[in-house]
Amino acid sequence: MNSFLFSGGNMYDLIIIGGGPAGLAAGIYAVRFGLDTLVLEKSEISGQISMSDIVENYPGFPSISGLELMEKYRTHAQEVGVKTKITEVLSVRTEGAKKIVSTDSGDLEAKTLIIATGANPKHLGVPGEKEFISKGVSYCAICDGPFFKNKTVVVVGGGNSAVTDALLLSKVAQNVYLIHRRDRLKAAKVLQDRALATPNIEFILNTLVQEIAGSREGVKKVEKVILQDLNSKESRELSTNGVFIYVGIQPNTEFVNVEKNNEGFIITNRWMETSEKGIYAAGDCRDTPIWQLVAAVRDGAIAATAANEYIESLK
Ligand SMILES: Cc1cc2nc3c(=O)[nH]c(=O)nc-3n(C[C@H](O)[C@H](O)[C@H](O)COP(=O)(O)OP(=O)(O)OC[C@H]3O[C@@H](n4cnc5c(N)ncnc54)[C@H](O)[C@@H]3O)c2cc1C
Repeated sequence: MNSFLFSGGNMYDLIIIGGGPAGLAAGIYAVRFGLDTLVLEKSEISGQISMSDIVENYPGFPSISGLELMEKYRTHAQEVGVKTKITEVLSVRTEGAKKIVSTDSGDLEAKTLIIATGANPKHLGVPGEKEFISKGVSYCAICDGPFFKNKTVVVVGGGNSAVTDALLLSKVAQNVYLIHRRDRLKAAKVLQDRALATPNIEFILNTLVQEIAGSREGVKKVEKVILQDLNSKESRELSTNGVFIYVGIQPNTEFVNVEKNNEGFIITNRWMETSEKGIYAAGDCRDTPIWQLVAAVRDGAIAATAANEYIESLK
């Protein structure tokens, strides 16, 4: 288990909930401010980037696997003295000047909190999807689009994210198929018009993706999707190298009662302050325009700086 140096007992200066890039960046900054800091993580200190085979857009690392990058974050945090504990946070509340964090292994206290619990893309839930994640299945065109240069990709979904990323992919891939189960898209008209006017984007509407399939021998990779026409009920195969899925994204924020947007992302100001004094949010769990590593670590650094200022103001 990836837990290092947990002391327990006293009230911490800062508890960070979530041990991904945002949480660890916040931890590194906080310890350097001299704050007694604990990171709580429900599964493994690493965050979702560990699922990625290869990252090519993180400055300083032209090409690195997600696992290797997280190992570097983890070692760095450990070396500067960030404490961690593997436990799931169930709720948080304010009692006077204290923040109480209830976990599946008991209550902990801190002067201030940073929520860095990330968000997870919703899955289509079809056979082959999980098996081919990072082997052709992706939820992020900014991250993985360049791997599909001159190839064929399928984009699943009908909202703004699906159409925006279909447009992005159309600049790299040879063919982009935009597949949606309804007869019209939900995306803004301006985006739809742009996609319609793009010669290498083809719309396939009223259609379900039933399965993602590919080679399992040697190098595992996506080769096709099985589609069902919802009018005729007939199924057919479509050859593709990639499947980009945009059926929603779910932030891990249910346990905290602060102001959120309609989709549950935490609203902050530029200092990462939430609507509750002394509680900050950083990374993918907050209302942010991009879900990326560089954005998450930036947020973490700002949140730790603001948390330090808050603690100073209590003295
Ligand atoms: C397959 C894949 C490929 C990607 N590729 C790239 C890329 O190439 N470039 C790029 O910039 N970005 C990429 N991303 C996006 C990047 O991983 C995220 O933007 C980044 O991880 C966000 O960091 P975070 O710390 O905000 O959240 P996360 O990494 O999601 O970390 C949040 C952590 O909080 C923990 N947690 C959640 N709820 C609780 C709770 N109640 N109690 C305790 N712990 C909790 C989770 O277990 C998790 O470890 C990719 C993502 C995926 C899935």
